[in-house]
Amino acid sequence: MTQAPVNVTVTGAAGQIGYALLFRIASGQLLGQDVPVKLRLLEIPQAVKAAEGTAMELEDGAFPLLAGTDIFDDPKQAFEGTNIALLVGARPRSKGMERGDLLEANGGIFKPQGEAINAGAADDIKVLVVGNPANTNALIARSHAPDVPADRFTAMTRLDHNRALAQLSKKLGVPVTELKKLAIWGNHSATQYPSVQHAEVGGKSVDLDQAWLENDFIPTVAKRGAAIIEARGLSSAASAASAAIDHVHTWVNGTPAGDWTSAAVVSDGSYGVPEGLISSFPVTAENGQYKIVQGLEIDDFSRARIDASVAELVEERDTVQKLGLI
Ligand SMILES: NC(=O)c1ccc[n+]([C@@H]2O[C@H](COP(=O)([O-])OP(=O)(O)OC[C@H]3O[C@@H](n4cnc5c(N)ncnc54)[C@H](O)[C@@H]3O)[C@@H](O)[C@H]2O)c1
Ligand SMILES: O=C(O)C[C@H](O)C(=O)O
Repeated sequence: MTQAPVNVTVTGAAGQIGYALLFRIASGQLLGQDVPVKLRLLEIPQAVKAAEGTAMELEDGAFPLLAGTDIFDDPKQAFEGTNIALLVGARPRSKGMERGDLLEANGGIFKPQGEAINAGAADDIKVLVVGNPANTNALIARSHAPDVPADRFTAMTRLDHNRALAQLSKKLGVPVTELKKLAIWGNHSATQYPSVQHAEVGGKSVDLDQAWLENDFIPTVAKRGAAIIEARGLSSAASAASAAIDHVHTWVNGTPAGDWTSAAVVSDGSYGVPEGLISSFPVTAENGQYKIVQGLEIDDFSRARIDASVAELVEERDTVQKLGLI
């Protein structure tokens, strides 16, 4: 190992996504087989002991690329000098909690984390927010990190993108590698719009039955998170960790020529999405930067679906604004 280790901070490290994510990072799947990593785990004080157990298991993995694991319960320390921040820990919705309560509780987590990133992260910091409501949590964190360029804050819709790929692959009986140019637009919620308007199969455009799209494909992808909770009794974890690995790996290494992926990034006003909202778009990655794919024609059906999901993001933004969180 000649290269200095890349510092990767993972919040919510003792949770179920953390457990599925950390070993894949340590094995080199996040950044590559030639990149050593140093893990910095952030947990709440009550969960530090469990994080220590995970750190013991990481040690027992004898991963050649793992240069060390440190555990913190203070965001300022956890984000000091960090290059990649995976914000997974969040406050889940509990019984009787309204949406506003959830946003407020998460504000208490993502505001100090944004401030800590602003104060101490490395200049090349890249942030992925996984903890729900991911788009608006990312908005909160970003608004408390004014010195960090806006394009470093992203939220995860790669899981939705992967779910869309899997559903279309099953429907058409082709491997996922044959599918290109699917896109998730809007919020990581049931209002999201998984679009096949520009999709290609084996290099050709696809003609899919509109009824199947509206009654099957879109609701299956958009409500998959709820279906996993119903089946497992817990929310998706391994697939979410896998998507987080994909999101960062693509961000750092780029998208293949002739294809794109989906990520929630800070809007520059493209496609009528209000500037500053963190919304999912089709994106390419090049030279360590995600860029919104420009110039796509948007048909009326897609327009209405995108607008509906973006309206929900606007509502969430207005709520956190009223609460003084941004
Ligand atoms: N964007 C997506 O596609 C997607 C997919 C699946 C799950 N999620 C979300 O990811 C989040 C984590 O899921 P999980 O299954 O790992 O949950 P979990 O409850 O198993 O773990 C969450 C962990 O976060 C920790 N935590 C809470 N507050 C914290 C803070 N202030 N700092 C550091 N750690 C803190 C908790 O102690 C816990 O260990 C949830 O919000 C879930 O809804 C998002
Ligand atoms: O935790 C959830 O509500 C669901 C999760 O965001 C998912 O998409 O699986």
